[in-house]
Amino acid sequence: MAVSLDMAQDKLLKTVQPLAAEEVALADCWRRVLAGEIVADTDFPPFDRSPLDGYALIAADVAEASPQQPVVLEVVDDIPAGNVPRVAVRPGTAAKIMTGAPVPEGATGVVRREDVREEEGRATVFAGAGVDNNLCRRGEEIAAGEKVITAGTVVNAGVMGLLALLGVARPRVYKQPRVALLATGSEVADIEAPLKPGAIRNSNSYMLAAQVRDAGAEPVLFGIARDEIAAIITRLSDAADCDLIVTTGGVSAGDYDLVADVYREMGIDVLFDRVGIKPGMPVLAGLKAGKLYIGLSGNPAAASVAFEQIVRPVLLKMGGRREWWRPRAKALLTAPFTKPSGATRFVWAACRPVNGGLTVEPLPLQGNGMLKSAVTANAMIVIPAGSPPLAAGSVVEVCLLADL
Ligand SMILES: Nc1nc2c(c(=O)[nH]1)N[C@H]1C(S)=C(S)[C@@H](COP(=O)(O)OP(=O)(O)OC[C@H]3O[C@@H](n4cnc5c(N)ncnc54)[C@H](O)[C@@H]3O)O[C@H]1N2
Ligand code: MOO
Ligand SMILES: [Mg+2]
Repeated sequence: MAVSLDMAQDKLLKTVQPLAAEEVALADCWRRVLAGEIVADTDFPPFDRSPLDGYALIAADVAEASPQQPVVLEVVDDIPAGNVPRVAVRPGTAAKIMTGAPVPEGATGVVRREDVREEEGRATVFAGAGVDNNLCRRGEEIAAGEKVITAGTVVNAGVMGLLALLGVARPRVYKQPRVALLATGSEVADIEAPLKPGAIRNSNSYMLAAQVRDAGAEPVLFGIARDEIAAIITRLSDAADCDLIVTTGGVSAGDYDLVADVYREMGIDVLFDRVGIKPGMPVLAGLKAGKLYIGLSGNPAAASVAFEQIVRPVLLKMGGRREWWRPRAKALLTAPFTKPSGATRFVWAACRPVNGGLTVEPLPLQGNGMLKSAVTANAMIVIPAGSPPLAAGSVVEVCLLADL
């Protein structure tokens, strides 16, 4: 059954749910997805602290202090960061304090040490301290009990820091989908073997492994199966404990395109076998015992585009993300694009910010068996089915793949 891209995405997303959660050491959590809300168990900062190296004092004592009219205070304590104050500050006294140290009871301000001269237990203060201006208050950023990070958040550097600050040493994150990658094709050769006549190196498995990782999942390479039903079934059976099974090749009309026969023999129910996109039209999606099998085209560009548009959202959902779609934007075409298409066409492109807007250049060499343009592409132009030839300067929709 042939389906539109929307329908294909919808059908697949309906069949999957986020995987279970697991606890993972924080250092290994970068780019993982939080499975639960993070609630602060303490205030942050955990105590009133000094933002300066200087003297904690009563701001009113030094309100009039200036280089001409300094105020002299008795120094009653010395508080390095990590220590706790031993005495309270009272009128006429100050405590030497370092950045990050707890502010003593009674103090209402800190004067930086550049504005103070200390001699024999006495501090001569040459400047005032705005009340509270130079104290960091307990809980001013985070209050105990506050919901700080929502479930579904992807752990970036900021989240890593915040979790560490809150003492969440082993956050609960969604398990990463394990994705079996099997290349099919009697002509497909291992990349380490000498290339025989008629053979083609297995680029698909490596390309897709990177796309799998980029979707927050873990690729498991199952090598290459010849175009023989039994050989493919054997490899797919080995892959049965993976969360999603992706094959490439053997899904079109050829005598040796056998993946549909494999699905039949294995009792995998076909959801659809073609999607209205170019490249990437042949996609054999099937379901058996709740597990998705996806047969992508053997043509590298076709496999890559179909993966981006159809498989990636599924992996993001399984990995616990709440957002599955690449950002889209409008951009000005810098060169004409005239290739007609009866299906939605995706064109690898270079998108650039220019004068507050975006321009997009279709990259050369975009055959369905080609890959070179994917090296520099940071976007794909999305050309609707039946579009007329597009002149340079036309406004087109782009799907952004990377930072611009
Ligand atoms: N009569 C028809 N022929 C074809 C049709 C069609 O509708 N009718 N569709 C064409 C389209 S569109 C595509 S896309 C391809 C899909 O081909 P398959 O999925 O059956 O893939 P294969 O035939 O096995 O291989 C196609 C091509 O890709 C190369 N290949 C295969 N695996 C790899 C790999 N792991 N790494 C690199 N390259 C690989 C293979 O050598 C072939 O050149 O079918 C059209 N034909
Ligand atoms: O649709 Mo094929 O998938 O042209 O490359
Ligand atoms: Mg074929």
